[in-house]
Amino acid sequence: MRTVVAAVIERSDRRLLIGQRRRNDTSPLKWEFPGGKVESGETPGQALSRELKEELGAAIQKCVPIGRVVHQYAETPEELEILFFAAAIAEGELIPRRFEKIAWALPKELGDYDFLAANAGLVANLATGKIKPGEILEEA
Ligand SMILES: Nc1nc2c([nH]c(=O)n2[C@@H]2O[C@H](COP(=O)(O)OP(=O)(O)OP(=O)(O)O)[C@@H](O)[C@H]2O)c(=O)[nH]1
Repeated sequence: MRTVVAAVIERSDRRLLIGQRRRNDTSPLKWEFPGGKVESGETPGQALSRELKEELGAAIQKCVPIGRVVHQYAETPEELEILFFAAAIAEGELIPRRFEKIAWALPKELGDYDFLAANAGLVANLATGKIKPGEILEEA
């Protein structure tokens, strides 16, 4: 099973950072949270920091686990374990290097985006306010 890490980043206006996969990626044009596969020798936290730097030029300051999903996509042989984190990043411009585009969406707007299938449960919990990443980070 391959482990993937992904970050839910909340801005001061409560909007969440989401990214759209490129048209030539697997699951083209689907929306996801920034992140990627954990490489050998890395902890999940290290992988999250590396991915956020690579994908957006963002520096993670803090992260707290908020969910875990095991999912198998029909088009890939590997089963995925996806670890979701609430994350805070240092202020600064984000440079989307690996996404078709990025967006800052209000939790209640998340249903308007075509997310990867494995994200359905988390997206529902964010949209209904059951999981509040900003509060979780503050309390941690
Ligand atoms: N970054 C990210 N990946 C996710 C999320 N949800 C989810 O199912 N995934 C899956 O986790 C994997 C992340 O891989 P990746 O981003 O490092 O690499 P990739 O697209 O090159 O991988 P792939 O081409 O093998 O699918 C993808 O298969 C993606 O579909 C999510 O919210 N964020």
